[in-house]
Amino acid sequence: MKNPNDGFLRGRIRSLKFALRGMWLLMTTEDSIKAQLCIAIFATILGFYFDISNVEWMIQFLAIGLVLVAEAANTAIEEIADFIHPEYHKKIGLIKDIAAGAPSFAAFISLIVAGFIYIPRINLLF
Ligand SMILES: Nc1ncnc2c1ncn2[C@@H]1O[C@H](COP(=O)(O)OP(=O)(O)OP(=O)(O)O)[C@@H](O)[C@H]1O
Repeated sequence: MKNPNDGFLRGRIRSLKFALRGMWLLMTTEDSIKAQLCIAIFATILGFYFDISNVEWMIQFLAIGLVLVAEAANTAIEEIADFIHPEYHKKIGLIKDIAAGAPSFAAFISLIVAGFIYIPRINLLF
């Protein structure tokens, strides 16, 4: 929450602290984020192994970022849904299913990106 006594810079630094805390919470408590981070580390190792180009690194990191952002948004929506209606409700189920669609889209697109980058290189190995 905004503190009215904070100036611009102090307010930005306070927000950054909360945002970093959010990232830390996601990385340490959310299994889906942990799994995506493991995949991101694996993709980074693959990138070094196959010596991908600068543009490919940029696209790969954008794809990783897209998945992490979508997972984080999905987690936030799930938390809100559980908070406002912890009991079973058809609408909550629908909201959660739709929210889960976001990381699924991102993961699907990232798989296509990975295919473009690595399939030609893996083919060269055989
Ligand atoms: N309160 C609820 N009412 C109705 N359906 C629910 C409810 N909670 C969960 N569901 C259904 O169960 C599915 C999984 O919900 P859950 O909150 O366990 O998400 P998850 O994706 O399994 O969690 P995580 O991201 O932590 O792995 C939802 O997509 C929804 O279809």
